[in-house]
Amino acid sequence: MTQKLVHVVAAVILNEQGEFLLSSRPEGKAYAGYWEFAGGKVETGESELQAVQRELYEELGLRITAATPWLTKIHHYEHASVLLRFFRVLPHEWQGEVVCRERQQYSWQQAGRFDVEPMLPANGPILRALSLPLRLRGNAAQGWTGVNGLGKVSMGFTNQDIRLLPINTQRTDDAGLQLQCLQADSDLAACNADGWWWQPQREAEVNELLARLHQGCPVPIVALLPESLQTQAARLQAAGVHIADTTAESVLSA
Ligand SMILES: Nc1nc2c([nH]c(=O)n2[C@H]2C[C@H](O)[C@@H](COP(=O)(O)OP(=O)(O)OP(=O)(O)O)O2)c(=O)[nH]1
Repeated sequence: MTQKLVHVVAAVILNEQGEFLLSSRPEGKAYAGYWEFAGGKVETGESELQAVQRELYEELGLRITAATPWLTKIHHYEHASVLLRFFRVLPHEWQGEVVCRERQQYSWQQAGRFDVEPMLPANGPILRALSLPLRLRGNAAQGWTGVNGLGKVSMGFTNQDIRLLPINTQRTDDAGLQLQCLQADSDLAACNADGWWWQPQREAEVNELLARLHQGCPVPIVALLPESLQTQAARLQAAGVHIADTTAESVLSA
């Protein structure tokens, strides 16, 4: 039997320093005192963006002008099964001073250096994903570098770290979502613990990925863009895809 999923949105609010905002769950809610990204259930007749805007105003007094869908996760709690849609909100996409309207606490956190706990159980992979720079440079032999909230970081992935993506799995959990998202080009997709790596060859594949991202993906997608597709970088980044600029041989060629 398919369990009904509660549709939830949550906002990853970023500031100019590259930090993101966490708040604690107020008394009276399941997992009271646990830390989360502000958000809540999408109400009937509301779009996801409207739900993000309403929740952020209700909970923290912030006005959201735009938000980009990023990762999607399914999590089964004892109180409910939730479909969590995380949105990235860039520094110029929100206004206001944080006000804790539900007597919760808030904290600006750096990717890779968290000092609040406990965290809602579904959020671990999301926090790890925040450490992955939006733009990576390098190649399979020398590894990858990029900038995140902690400054310049070196990822050091080699061909051995990156596994090819399995296909044809009929699953409705997170792995199922990932596969659904990338099935069409699965021979070109690869993965490691930090995200799905994907190597488009043609613009049509970029379009396909963008269409599939609407269905949601629970880990970041890193697109390895060949020279001929560099013009697609901005579109992909606007959709929350991380971009890796290859400077030498392909990561997937070994
Ligand atoms: N807001 C939020 N909810 C999360 C996150 N991670 C996570 O697993 N959840 C779960 C916890 C809850 O089961 C569900 C959100 O429901 P909620 O009860 O907070 O929603 P709400 O604010 O609309 O609450 P209410 O009006 O029904 O009291 O999603 C997160 O980062 N942010």
